[in-house]
Amino acid sequence: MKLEVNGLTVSFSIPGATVRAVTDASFSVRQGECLALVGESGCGKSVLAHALLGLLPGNARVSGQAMLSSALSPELSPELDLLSASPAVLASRVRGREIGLIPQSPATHLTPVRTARAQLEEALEELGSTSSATELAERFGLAPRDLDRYPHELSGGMAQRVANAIALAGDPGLLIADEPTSGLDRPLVERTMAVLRELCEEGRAVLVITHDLRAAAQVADHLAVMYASRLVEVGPAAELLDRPRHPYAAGLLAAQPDREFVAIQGMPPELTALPEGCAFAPRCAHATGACAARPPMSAGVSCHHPLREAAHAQGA
Ligand SMILES: Nc1ncnc2c1ncn2[C@@H]1O[C@H](COP(=O)(O)OP(=O)(O)OP(=O)(O)O)[C@@H](O)[C@H]1O
Ligand code: NI
Repeated sequence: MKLEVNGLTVSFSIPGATVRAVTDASFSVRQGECLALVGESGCGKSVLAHALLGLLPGNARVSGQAMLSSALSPELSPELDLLSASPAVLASRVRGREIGLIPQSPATHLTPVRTARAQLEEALEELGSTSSATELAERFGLAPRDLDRYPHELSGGMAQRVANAIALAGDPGLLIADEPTSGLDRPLVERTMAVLRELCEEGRAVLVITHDLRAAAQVADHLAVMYASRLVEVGPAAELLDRPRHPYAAGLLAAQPDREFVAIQGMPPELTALPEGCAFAPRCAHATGACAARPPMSAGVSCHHPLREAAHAQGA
């Protein structure tokens, strides 16, 4: 399984304006690997994930390529461009089977009138899975008796774990987890990240979207840092967490409670009015005149004055 995304761009038409939610995003995630996508609220992370699954509303315009290839069963699943695949192919072959999605705010995706178990069992049956609901739920630390609750009887954290289990029902080769630990306390965050790591080790590819850099550090091989619709730095997780090169990546790290805990000053730009040049320049202590022009992505960083040189050439 490998997903290779090139130039993914998504905009939404709204009355009187265009929202540029994702601009020219390129990255890849391979089997046995976890990529964490991080960035402030509203920068385009969920839209990026939804674009890959064909889940965007009608006012969205999508361009670029997202090639999915399944190394395990190439005969069943030759290379497929997710962005040009038909809605029918995405529904019947991709969602749930090739790619599992753990949606953000999972409680809103559960049907109110049926128990968590009924919904998980339905997913298992629909996808022809032999796993048991109890087994899947237990993997994420959900007690079997909690599966018999109705959605309104589930805490946010329980609903999160039900959604995590449902995403795995079809044993997908790629799992996209959009904030899979929201509402969970630290031990459950760690457990969830450990499960995601196991899923990688078992040979799946995992794309995890998170605000929680500490959680990302636990699971990710690679990190992609997104700012105002663009990826601004992509690289090996350990390196990026230790020595960020983009000033925004450095600021995001410094804002973590277990680090300096100093927020980045200012606000990100509106996605309806993105500047021509570097979108981070107005908040950047290092900005120069050069930042009025958009910095190209080079060796994993898109900045005219990265904080340090790349330790490795990209692709190494
Ligand atoms: N259907 C839509 N029409 C117009 N704008 C949209 C639509 N869907 C999303 N957006 C906008 O796209 C931008 C990116 O949203 P997205 O949900 O991807 O952010 P995010 O990075 O996932 O943030 P969070 O961390 O808060 O989940 C936001 O400004 C949002 O308002
Ligand atoms: Ni989101």
